[in-house]
Amino acid sequence: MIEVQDLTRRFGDHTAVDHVSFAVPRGQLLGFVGGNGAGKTTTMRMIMGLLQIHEGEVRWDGHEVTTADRRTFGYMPEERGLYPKQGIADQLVYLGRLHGMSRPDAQRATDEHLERFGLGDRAKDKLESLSLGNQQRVQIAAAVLSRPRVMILDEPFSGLDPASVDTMVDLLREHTRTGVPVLFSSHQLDLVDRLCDGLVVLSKGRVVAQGTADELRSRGPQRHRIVLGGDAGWVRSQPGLHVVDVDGAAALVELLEPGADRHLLTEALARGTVTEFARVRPNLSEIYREVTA
Ligand SMILES: Nc1ncnc2c1ncn2[C@@H]1O[C@H](COP(=O)(O)OP(=O)(O)OP(=O)(O)O)[C@@H](O)[C@H]1O
Repeated sequence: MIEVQDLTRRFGDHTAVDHVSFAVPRGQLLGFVGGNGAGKTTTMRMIMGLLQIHEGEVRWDGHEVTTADRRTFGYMPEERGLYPKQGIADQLVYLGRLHGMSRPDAQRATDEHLERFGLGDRAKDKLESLSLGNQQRVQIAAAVLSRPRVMILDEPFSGLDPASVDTMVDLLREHTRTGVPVLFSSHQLDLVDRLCDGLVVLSKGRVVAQGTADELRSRGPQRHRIVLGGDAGWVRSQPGLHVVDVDGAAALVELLEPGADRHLLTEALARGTVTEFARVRPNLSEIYREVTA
């Protein structure tokens, strides 16, 4: 498990990361979510030892992480690490060697990854000759090639089409199945919701929410949708509710008091037909807006 505890980093007077704590258990894919400037990249750089930590610490399997530990971590930096003007395979093999792989192993892993991403025939091409999405695939290959013990990926899915996202997720899942903890940052909430085992939401350098997507959703407003046989306008006068929207026969309400849902349903049935009455779970974007407001 990789843990950050009270991690803090200042730039001048500005505290970019402010006592941030969370853990990525073995085998979990954890989404790191937050708006521009929230502090995600700064946190990841501190985990990787690329930026000095001002307070707090990073722990790996119960001890403070060492430089030797970090050499076994795979990192995909925001600014991307590969050279546009160099051959793709050469760079991947070189990176594999830097991570301690033998040349034949690094070559084999490079061939496998390029083949898998449909880039087997581009091995000798320069990185810059690939489309942006394909360059992104090669960058991900660079981070996972040496089978790292931990993966820290800064916006790995940005610029990928949905099919490529699925390929990459399959690849990451192969690693989490062997126990590797994976932390990835993303602005794509729907994606985070679909893929990750847990998420940490950062706002202005602080953790404002963390847990599974379901846990976060259950903390959101309790909303119900009711659809009647006729106009739903009368719902506005019912106690214990906040009416979010009324549209003809349908209304979306937020429950402000326990039992308000039962009261609403009883009243609706007394007045006529009820064709739908269901709890509406907030989506992650709504939760996100709420916790970062
Ligand atoms: N080297 C630096 N010098 C000064 N300020 C910095 C430096 N690096 C980051 N910051 C500031 O720290 C804050 C957090 O930036 P960071 O890049 O970590 O955010 P982020 O969540 O990764 O944002 P984005 O989603 O836009 O990449 C920002 O206010 C940023 O301007």
